[in-house]
Amino acid sequence: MKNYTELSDIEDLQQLVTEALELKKGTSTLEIGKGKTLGMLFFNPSLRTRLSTEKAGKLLGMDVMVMNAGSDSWKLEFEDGAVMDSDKAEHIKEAAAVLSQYCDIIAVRAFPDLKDKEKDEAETVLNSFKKYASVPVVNLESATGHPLQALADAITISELKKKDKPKIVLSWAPHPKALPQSVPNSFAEIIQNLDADFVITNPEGYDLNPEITKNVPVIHDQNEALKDADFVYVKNWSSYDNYGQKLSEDRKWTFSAEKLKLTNNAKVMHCLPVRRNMVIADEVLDSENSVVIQQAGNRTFAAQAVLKRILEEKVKAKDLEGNA
Ligand SMILES: NCCC[C@H](NC(=O)CCC(=O)O)C(=O)O
Ligand SMILES: NC(=O)OP(=O)(O)O
Repeated sequence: MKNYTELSDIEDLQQLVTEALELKKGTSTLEIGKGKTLGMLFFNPSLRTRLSTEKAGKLLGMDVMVMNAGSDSWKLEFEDGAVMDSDKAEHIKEAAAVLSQYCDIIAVRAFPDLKDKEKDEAETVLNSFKKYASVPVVNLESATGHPLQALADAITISELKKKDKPKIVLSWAPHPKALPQSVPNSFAEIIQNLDADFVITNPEGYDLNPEITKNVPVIHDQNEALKDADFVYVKNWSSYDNYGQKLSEDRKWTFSAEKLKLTNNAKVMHCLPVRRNMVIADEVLDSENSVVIQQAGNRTFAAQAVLKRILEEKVKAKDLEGNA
């Protein structure tokens, strides 16, 4: 693995999940990251991604540096050829090249603006780091995807599933703000690579990008979709068609104990942070069915497995260089 910016960077999902579960047993990996530095840049807030990825780096023996790029460093210009007379003091060309001298892996969180679909889909921040950095780049949630979250989700399902082909439902839920499609996009993508009976349910106007959901059935009747579900992944997202808009705050979609009764005693998942009694009701989050804490715990092992792969790839490339 050279970079981990999208799920397609994983060549063998099953093997990576197995490896993450091995790492969860506490298998020592302190040697591989020794003398290597992970640099993490956050253009947006984070609790889990920041701390679980830092922990993962340290479990591999790495040094870890974190910066809130949105507030602590110079504002970055990403436009090629820009006359830099605005509030942006530094170009990504210098910033990425300089950081590449300090870090062996650069990880970046940069949410979408949700104003201009084309601009968000171009993944300017992440792709500029990829273009101008000379070290591997890891996605800590970008404009269109959250691949570290999706890997943790796949690990969690693999730990909890009781049948080879569980029914998994991705269900939209109301939220007071317009949120990215990154988490549901990556979840939809990774589940299509697992053996599952997968359906998505959301109100009209909230269908995700069809290039991502492909042939996954989209059911606009939530109660029908939830029938016999073994896992329900609850998440809000803003409209893709009416790009970035919040079209509804319909509380009938809040995942409640009543909704849970429609399922096959489903395990309930959410990436967190979750707005209680808006997205998921207290009675569900506080029940045995909720696996959100275990899911967040698995973020460490997802990140550890990914960083380990990248470090191994670097060792392999260096060996090849040495033999040439
Ligand atoms: N990384 C996990 C989720 C991050 C983001 N949620 C949020 O911004 C929630 C903020 C709030 O509830 O105010 C999202 O949905 O992509
Ligand atoms: N799930 C997740 O990415 O959480 P944070 O936004 O807190 O990192």
